[in-house]
Amino acid sequence: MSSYAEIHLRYTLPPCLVLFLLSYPFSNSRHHFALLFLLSVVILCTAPWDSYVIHRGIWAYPSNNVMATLFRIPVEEFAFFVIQTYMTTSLYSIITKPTFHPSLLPPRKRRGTLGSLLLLIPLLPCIPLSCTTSHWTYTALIVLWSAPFLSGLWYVSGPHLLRLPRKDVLIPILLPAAYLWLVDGHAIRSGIWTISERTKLGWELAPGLELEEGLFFLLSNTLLVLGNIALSQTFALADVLSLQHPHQNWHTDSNPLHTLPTLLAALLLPAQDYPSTLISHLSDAAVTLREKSKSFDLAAALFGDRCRLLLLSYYAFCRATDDFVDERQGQAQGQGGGEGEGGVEVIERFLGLCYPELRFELGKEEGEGGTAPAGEGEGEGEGAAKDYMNGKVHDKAANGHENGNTHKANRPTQDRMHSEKVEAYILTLPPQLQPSFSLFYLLVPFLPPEPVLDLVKGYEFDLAAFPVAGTKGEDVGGARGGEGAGEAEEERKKNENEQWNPAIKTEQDLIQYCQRVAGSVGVACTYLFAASQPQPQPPCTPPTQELLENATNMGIALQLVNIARDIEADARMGRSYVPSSWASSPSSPSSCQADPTTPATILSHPKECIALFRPRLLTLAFKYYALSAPSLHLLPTQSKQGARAAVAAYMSMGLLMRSCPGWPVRSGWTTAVKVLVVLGVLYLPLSLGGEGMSWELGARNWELAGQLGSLAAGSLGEK
Ligand SMILES: CC(C)=CCC/C(C)=C/C=C/C(C)=C/C=C/C(C)=C/C=C/C=C(C)/C=C/C=C(C)/C=C/C1=C(C)CCCC1(C)C
Repeated sequence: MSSYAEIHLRYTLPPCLVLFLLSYPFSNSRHHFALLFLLSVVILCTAPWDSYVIHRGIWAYPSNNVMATLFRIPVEEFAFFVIQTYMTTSLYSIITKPTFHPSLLPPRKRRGTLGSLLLLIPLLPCIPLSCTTSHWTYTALIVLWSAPFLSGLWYVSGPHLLRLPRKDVLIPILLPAAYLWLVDGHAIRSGIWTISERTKLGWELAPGLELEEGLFFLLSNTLLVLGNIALSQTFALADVLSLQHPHQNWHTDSNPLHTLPTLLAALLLPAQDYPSTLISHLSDAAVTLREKSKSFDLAAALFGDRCRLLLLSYYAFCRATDDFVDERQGQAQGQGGGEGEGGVEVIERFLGLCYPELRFELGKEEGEGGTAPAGEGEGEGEGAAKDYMNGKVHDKAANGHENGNTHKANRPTQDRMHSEKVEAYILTLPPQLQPSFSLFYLLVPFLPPEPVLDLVKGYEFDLAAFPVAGTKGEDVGGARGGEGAGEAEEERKKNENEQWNPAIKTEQDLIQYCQRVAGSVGVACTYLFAASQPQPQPPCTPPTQELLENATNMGIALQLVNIARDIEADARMGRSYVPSSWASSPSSPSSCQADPTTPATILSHPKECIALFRPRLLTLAFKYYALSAPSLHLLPTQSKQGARAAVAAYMSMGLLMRSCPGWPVRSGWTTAVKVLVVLGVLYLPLSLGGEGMSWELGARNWELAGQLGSLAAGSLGEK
């Protein structure tokens, strides 16, 4: 006969070890907090009950099988509490890693009142049953123990739970429960513990598995998962609150002793203070990210929770502004003038409001360009908005206290009046901009204006360089518009070719463009990484110059991959980012009589042009990647893995293109590659320790991945 301790050694500890290894690369202080918190609750809630159940003789253990007891409870049983809590909590953290709780919070403060009342009903028959000794006693005691906790947890977390992906709830409940059923059945058959005949129903779910035991492990595991969900939900709420009120100290990562009261405060937040609007903006942003960028959506899971929140907000801003600028240009071209103000001006005005110190700079630039300056302009159109802008300028002229030291991150607190103004201004903007602009405004304390202005310059460049791009909408419509369009289309393309006036003439032009639209995003991300370090409040330590430079290079590398991927798609929108100086390359194929860098030629000879330029663009991309990859290790812990994963998922596309002539391959397949790459970043290099080592390994992995890619693409028969 084996002992109770052997059950642990043989059956319960090995899965814990596996879960430990799987969750190790991303376990953080929150996971440790959840574990410690739940362990304390589990022991406090279960030990008295267990002791009482043993006292009533409902279950028993041969005393020679256990090492020691405490309050009649074997120490191995205490170990069991710890083990089950560890197993379920770490499985929960692995399964729910991709889930972003802040965007799934209930939109309004809601409690699961009905559910929690229903969960109390089973208590009515069970209270009397538990006092007497019958076949129902054990069942009744289990219900009596679990129902109040279940009810309370449902009250707190039911509405949030219902918004989570099913698998996040079911897998961590059912998988450990099923495993423990097997272990329990085995232990009972081996006589390690016994369930008294007098107080059990005697119904076996499976040979050796008593109904009561099955019920117990199911319910205890459900409690653990509900407890974990309640914690995730409360942490997420605190994160959202700390974004909304950076000076109210909602931070939960700095000091564990501070975490408990902060979570309690978030849980008890009055309904009118609940950040409903922010949550709905975040949900929108999360949906957009999922739809628009697989690479970043996958990698997002590896960032610390707070970092993920900041990055998602910035992503939403970049996405919305990019789309908006295109859309406005389309309107302006389509309707001869459109709605007056161009997309870029709308964004610049808003930035002028976010960063008052920019007002004069922007005004000057716009004045030169002939458009009404954001500041002192005469009140034509958008009256309310202009008033706010003007008001702010006068304020500033009056006290001027915000001058100086403004081009750093960590700007001073935005006072409430200012943020009310900005919120009111945002409401005057086109509705598709409002959510992401509100999110952006919350980032202003952490983000200097330069990278954002660079981004806007990139948009401006696109507009100036590709005026025909405004036909984007028409293009799609025209293509769908039926056969008659064919000839007109040809004609248009010819015109286009003649009109083509390359804005990107040299490689340097290309790099400058990439620096503006993507390098600047890298820089902005670096500031947001710095802002997501655990610390009570802004200001935070700004990133080093070296980091900023390499962030720029990384952005350039990723954008070059983008451009290499989209050569044909861009041409369809009348755009080409291939430097015109590349046209005279000696390897120009004879079929490309015309300038192969123009959209028209790319469209008429896509294969040749892609074969000509894609490798060259990718070589350039990998050059910039190699330059900046080593400094990924300089990033703060909260963001290192996420940044590495995002970059790797993106660059893996570059490798695939380099090695599969059949690109584009099916999107399901590229997603699978990205998932593998992200998993590789998470699990492979870390296991080797030494950072230099892991990068060498990384480089070899790239080659391997590329070869695997070409093999697989070949076997899929996609040319
Ligand atoms: C932090 C703040 C302010 C807010 C945050 C949000 C919030 C409110 C969170 C609240 C979380 C709560 C309240 C979580 C509660 C979780 C519980 C009660 C888990 C019980 C698990 C019980 C467990 C694992 C029991 C295990 C028992 C075992 C293994 C017993 C096994 C057994 C053996 C071996 C022999 C046969 C008998 C028996 C079945 C008893």
